[in-house]
Amino acid sequence: SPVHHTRRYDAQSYDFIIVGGGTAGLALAARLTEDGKTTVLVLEAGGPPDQVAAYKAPGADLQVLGSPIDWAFTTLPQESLNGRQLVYNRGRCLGGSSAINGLTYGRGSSSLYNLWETLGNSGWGWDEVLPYFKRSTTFFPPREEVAQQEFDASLYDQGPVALSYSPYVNGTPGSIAFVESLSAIQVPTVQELNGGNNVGAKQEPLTIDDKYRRSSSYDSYYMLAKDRPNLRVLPFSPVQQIILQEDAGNLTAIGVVYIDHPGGRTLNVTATKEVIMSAGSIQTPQLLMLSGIGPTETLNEAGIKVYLANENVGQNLQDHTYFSINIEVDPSISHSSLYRDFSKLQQAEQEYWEPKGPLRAPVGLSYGFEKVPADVLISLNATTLASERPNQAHIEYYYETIYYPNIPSPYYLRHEYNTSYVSLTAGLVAPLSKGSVSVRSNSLSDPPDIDLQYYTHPEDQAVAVHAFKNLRRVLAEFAAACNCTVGANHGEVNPGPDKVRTDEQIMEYIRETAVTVWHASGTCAMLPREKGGVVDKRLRVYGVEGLRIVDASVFPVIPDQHKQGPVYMVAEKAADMIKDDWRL
Ligand SMILES: Cc1cc2nc3c(=O)[nH]c(=O)nc-3n(C[C@H](O)[C@H](O)[C@H](O)COP(=O)(O)OP(=O)(O)OC[C@H]3O[C@@H](n4cnc5c(N)ncnc54)[C@H](O)[C@@H]3O)c2cc1C
Repeated sequence: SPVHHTRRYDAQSYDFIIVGGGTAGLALAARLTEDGKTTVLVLEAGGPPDQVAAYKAPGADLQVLGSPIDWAFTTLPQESLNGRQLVYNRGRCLGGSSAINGLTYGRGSSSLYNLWETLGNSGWGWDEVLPYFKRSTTFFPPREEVAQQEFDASLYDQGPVALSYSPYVNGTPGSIAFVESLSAIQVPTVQELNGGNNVGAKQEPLTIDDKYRRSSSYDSYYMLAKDRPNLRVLPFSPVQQIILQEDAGNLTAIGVVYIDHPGGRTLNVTATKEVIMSAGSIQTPQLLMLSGIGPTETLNEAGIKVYLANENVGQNLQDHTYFSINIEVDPSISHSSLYRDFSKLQQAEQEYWEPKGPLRAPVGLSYGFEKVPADVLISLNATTLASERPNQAHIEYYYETIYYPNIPSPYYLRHEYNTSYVSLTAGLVAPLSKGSVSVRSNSLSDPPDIDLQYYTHPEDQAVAVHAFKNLRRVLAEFAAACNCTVGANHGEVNPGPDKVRTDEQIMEYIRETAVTVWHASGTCAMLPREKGGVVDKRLRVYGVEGLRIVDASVFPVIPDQHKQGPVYMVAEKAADMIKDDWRL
């Protein structure tokens, strides 16, 4: 594996230690070591992602879940989901969640970032973050076998992360029909979603290179930087805690404790400038708490010495959640057969890598973002709405080429082995419900408590019911446009056209079947401390010198888009701020 070719830099201390070699961690490490001088150590709990070969194949994205490169956490039982516990997947490898995600690339509404700015974060408005979105990405125009798709070349630069369109997407009549059918709910087809207007429908770009293979932060930023003598990346090296030094009332992060590989020894390593947490929205707050930074009561109960009380650590968990209706379709437009028998991948890999083969595309294909009419936002709490709702999308509709989610539920009665399905899906992308992440003991070996609290805010329920009704409108249009559904009632097999008609029934169906989009954000929010903050606008942890957070946990409000784009943007901007602060 390329990891083992990394040149050894055997210093006992480094300028910067980055905890977590995931999406943000590797991007930041690559930028900080560009000068050839600044020394950076990245400690990553997992190994290289290519220990699971299928991670490179976009169409195998769901197969990677539950493999050794996935933490596969389980949430606490969720009352708002009728007591269900969800599997909460997270990348456990170099590349982190960018190595196991659904590859969709988006940025979100300009108004969302302008809201970040108004919440106390000058420098984070759309005009200031757009250059960092550009700097992280290169767009490969679709090749000739791909139907022409519009994109605005000025929105992408020569950045490490590769973006393109999948040929399978463009060759799939179902995907095209889906985008067109969203006009039935007044979501118009648009040419570009990444320029600040995030309302409309199109086939979104994917993080794939010009050979249609996954471009994670491992494949992009890490591959650029791996041979630099001033970068050291240690896989299989979980960090246990941050070492904090107390001196005359001041607290400084001076290093970390980690378990080395393959020795299994507990070692200390020190940072002369900063420790930077990039362990993601679930594990960054977990590690802060294990190190004594967090809510006093939680730390006391877990038997952890309180170095710095901050009730906001682990709070403000915002996430996207979705639900689907399942449609029986002609096998030619579905991934069902591939997912039924994944051994086909080994038997006929060549066939699946054909230009139009299904392994070239993830199961989530095209997307539409709706800003819901004002009367749906029932204004239960005018103050919350005024401050938290920018002019942005509320619902994302997407099209999946399988029966999904495939979870035990009284509603999911029919999933026949030899039948082909697609799913029409709606997700909430501007949720008001908030959950939390916490620790249950003082040990890293106990997984964190993840409490999602989906749909607990009444307005999220109203938006969800509206979205479900729209899915059926879209289905009618879709069935007419693609001429691919099988059987009566536009092919709807779940929940079934005669069931789930009233608002109460719809909400119950959602409670039984909704799952996560894995977009956990905001658990160490960039906000003024008295407004729920853990880091300031330069991502420095309040009350501790030499400690920054650079990952999705700093988002003060979750973007109305998929999350890897905003994470790369944060990492790029953080790199500039850190270089600036240290005059590097
Ligand atoms: C299944 C799935 C599908 C998704 N689909 C999409 C999609 O289609 N499009 C999109 O834009 N976004 C998607 N996302 C979300 C997106 O990938 C994540 O939000 C983003 O990658 C998070 O980046 P991060 O840097 O905050 O954390 P991560 O990339 O998760 O990185 C955290 C890293 O820290 C490491 N770590 C954790 N604890 C420790 C420790 N104690 N010591 C050392 N290392 C540690 C982890 O192993 C990991 O490598 C998806 C996520 C998942 C899980």
